[in-house]
Amino acid sequence: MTAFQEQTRDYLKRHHPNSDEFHQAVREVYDDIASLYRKHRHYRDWNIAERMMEPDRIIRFRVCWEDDKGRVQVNRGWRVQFNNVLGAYKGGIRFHPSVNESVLKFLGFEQCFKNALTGLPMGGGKGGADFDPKGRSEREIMRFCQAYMQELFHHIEPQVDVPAGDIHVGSREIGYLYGHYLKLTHRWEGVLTGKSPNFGGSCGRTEATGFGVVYFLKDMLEAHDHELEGKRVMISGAGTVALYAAKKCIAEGASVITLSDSGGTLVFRDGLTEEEWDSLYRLKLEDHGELRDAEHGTFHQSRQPWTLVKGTIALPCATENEIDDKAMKHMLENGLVALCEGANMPLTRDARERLLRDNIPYGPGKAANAGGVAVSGLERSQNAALQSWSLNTVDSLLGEIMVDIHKRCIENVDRQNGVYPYSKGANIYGFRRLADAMVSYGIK
Ligand SMILES: NC(=O)C1=CN([C@@H]2O[C@H](COP(=O)(O)OP(=O)(O)OC[C@H]3O[C@@H](n4cnc5c(N)ncnc54)[C@H](O)[C@@H]3O)[C@@H](O)[C@H]2O)C=CC1
Ligand SMILES: O=C(O)CCC(=O)C(=O)O
Repeated sequence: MTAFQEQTRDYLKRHHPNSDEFHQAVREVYDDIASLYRKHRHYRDWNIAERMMEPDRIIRFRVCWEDDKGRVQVNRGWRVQFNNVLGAYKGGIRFHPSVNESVLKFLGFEQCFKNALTGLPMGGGKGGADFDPKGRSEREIMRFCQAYMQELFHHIEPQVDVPAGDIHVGSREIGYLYGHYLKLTHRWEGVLTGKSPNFGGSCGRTEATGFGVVYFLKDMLEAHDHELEGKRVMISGAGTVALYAAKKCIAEGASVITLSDSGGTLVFRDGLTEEEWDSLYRLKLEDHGELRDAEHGTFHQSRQPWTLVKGTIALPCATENEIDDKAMKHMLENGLVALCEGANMPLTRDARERLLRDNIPYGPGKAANAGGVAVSGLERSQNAALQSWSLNTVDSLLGEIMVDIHKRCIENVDRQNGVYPYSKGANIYGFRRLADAMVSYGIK
């Protein structure tokens, strides 16, 4: 272990105890930028390493709301405003019982690098609550969103912090959150993204993350003399990101052989069809149902895609650390050709190291899933200019942004054993942009 790695670990242990996910995300980046840091004395002189690990601020608040039985419920809400040197804080809101400060710090930290890679002026942040929407009625979810916004609205503004959705915060929840913001402030403005295009949202935002993953995947495959057409693709998750990644894979002539949710995995031996996709869209995104109730495919309770089927492309699109070393070993033995992350940090540290050792093209989330936040950036531009762009315009801009992100990931790194180290390239690119801005600003 180098002195820099030791210092990083020591700082994290002292200043961020009980934050495993955050340590994992920071160490992954800092391992990759260690030699860059050593070479650039001004980064050391300005103590960029420690400053970049520290969120600008963490806002934590009580969220009280009334359930359908008239009982008062209490949850914890947060907004982590991580770093705004490249623009207003930007990043989603997650509602899930597993949400805590470590998870939000890791997501906020990742978001800073991801947003830097888009080339748009956006800083990084993330928020959420430990609220479990499972089993809650629509009205309970509405009341929770209103209670969450009741506190959040003090901290957000179009040029300060612009949240969006993440797990269990889709267009329905953004509608409730935005509606309450309007009620509290009387200001119709671009303070949230992921809104319905009916009231200021961007066409194509819902599709953007999943579509962007596939645009990135196609470029990555092409750079390694592979193509997507005809490949068998394993996808985890069945939310916004997973479903739109699946839709684009089908359009590109690949076979999507799995989708999953927290209950298990749905397998399509001959590939998911467009009609089956439509019915899953209704089940998961409109009715907020469970895959076990799907009309098509074979459901395998409590199983993950990775050890259940044999595919050559993996697109984890559910949640962090969903692929462990054992699952990764299994996929590699089964002839994995490429992996792109729709989810944020879906590989455990061991699984990631094994994948990198095996020289398989690997698109890290901060690059591959950046299409969502990029279109959020386009939504902000539309709101600021009081314009609405067409789906074609937005989709072609998304395509261009993903091509640029792919280029940025490989411009500072050489192929190793024939494969581009995208993850290292993404970390170096993001670190440089953030660090150079921090140096320019002096001590802030
Ligand atoms: N929505 C967006 O624009 C972006 C989302 N992401 C990431 O993509 C991932 C998915 O997010 P969304 O699709 O927006 O959320 P979503 O709420 O629409 O869907 C999440 C899906 O993952 C499944 N899931 C959750 N925990 C699971 C588990 N332990 N095992 C298996 N499945 C599980 C859920 O059942 C659901 O189907 C998250 O990691 C999120 O941070 C990344 C970039 C942008
Ligand atoms: O659209 C956004 O602002 C944030 C999307 C997000 O949360 C993410 O990229 O992980």
